[in-house]
Amino acid sequence: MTALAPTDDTDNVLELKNVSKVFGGGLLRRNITVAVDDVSLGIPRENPGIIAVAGESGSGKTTLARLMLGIIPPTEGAIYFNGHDIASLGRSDKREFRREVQPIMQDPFEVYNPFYKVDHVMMAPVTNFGLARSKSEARDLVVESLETVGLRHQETLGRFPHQLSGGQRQRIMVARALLLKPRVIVADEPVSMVDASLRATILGSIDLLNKELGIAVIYITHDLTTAFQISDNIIVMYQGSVVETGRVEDVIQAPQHPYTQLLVESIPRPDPSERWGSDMASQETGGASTEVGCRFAPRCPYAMAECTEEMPPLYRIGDTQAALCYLHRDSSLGNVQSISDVFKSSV
Ligand SMILES: Nc1ncnc2c1ncn2[C@@H]1O[C@H](COP(=O)(O)OP(=O)(O)OP(=O)(O)O)[C@@H](O)[C@H]1O
Repeated sequence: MTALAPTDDTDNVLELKNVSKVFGGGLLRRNITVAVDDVSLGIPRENPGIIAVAGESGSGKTTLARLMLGIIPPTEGAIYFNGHDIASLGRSDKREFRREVQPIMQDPFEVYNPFYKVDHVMMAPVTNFGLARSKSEARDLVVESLETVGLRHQETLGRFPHQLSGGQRQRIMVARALLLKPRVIVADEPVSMVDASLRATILGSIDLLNKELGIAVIYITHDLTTAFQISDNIIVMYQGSVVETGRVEDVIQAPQHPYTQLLVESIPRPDPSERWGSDMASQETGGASTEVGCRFAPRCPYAMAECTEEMPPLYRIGDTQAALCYLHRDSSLGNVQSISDVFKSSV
């Protein structure tokens, strides 16, 4: 049993408790950005499903991803893997955590030396983590994981990154993550660099990791259409706050926060008679966010006096949805403490 075996007091593989990340400040406390504001979330070990994190540029999605991956520490709150606070892990446990929680990044090959062949990119984790006892066992492992994501080793091994298509490169990253058999994958905009025809294949590979192998997937995107396609639950962020959360069908088909409504309205529709919305960023109506109260208030068509005075709580709306908005103040269902309280089970 490893030191990171689950503790008795939790069913979550990854848990965030009141996590905030603040950038800037310094002695003069100027130019402070609250990139992630008080997020609590539990991802269950059993049937973890796929969780989408959506929001426009600057909403805090990548910061949340980096916190979950242990790349940056929270300013407040704590993050637990199998019940262990990742801030207090020793060197070898931290290494184990890094193996268990794997990233799939936007432009993966940017981080690799272009003179390394695919073989090197795939073999490095096998060697670093001692996953095979011989060279032939290592090669078998690599070939198997390439095939799992629909890549033929004859067409990928022996090549340089630039000799592959964007879609192939991205799938190599999925295969690489798969080699390590992680418990959690954090995929940050994994399909933003590829064209529509490849998007489905890559999302299919990610879906497979979740459904066949039980790996928890955090799918970070600015695109609600793909979020709807592959995720079970969704978190919508706006300027660091989680403004709406819940079962993806509920949140996208009946959005309850004015910001989510704006996002949903901006999804392009295949009906030529309907005016196409543009992307989310162009929907911005400007206006600085308030330092206290709801960050969306300056843009909100329903803003009331209290919206700029105090941040609303996450009001529960039904079993599988919650919104951070005073419009739902009369909800008799109360507030949710952890975002995942309104997640639907993925089974
Ligand atoms: N290292 C940093 N130092 C200072 N500010 C930062 C840093 N990283 C992020 N920020 C700020 O935190 C906020 C959230 O950034 P983040 O990258 O998490 O957003 P995002 O939703 O992932 O955006 P995008 O979709 O453009 O990647 C932004 O205002 C950003 O400028």
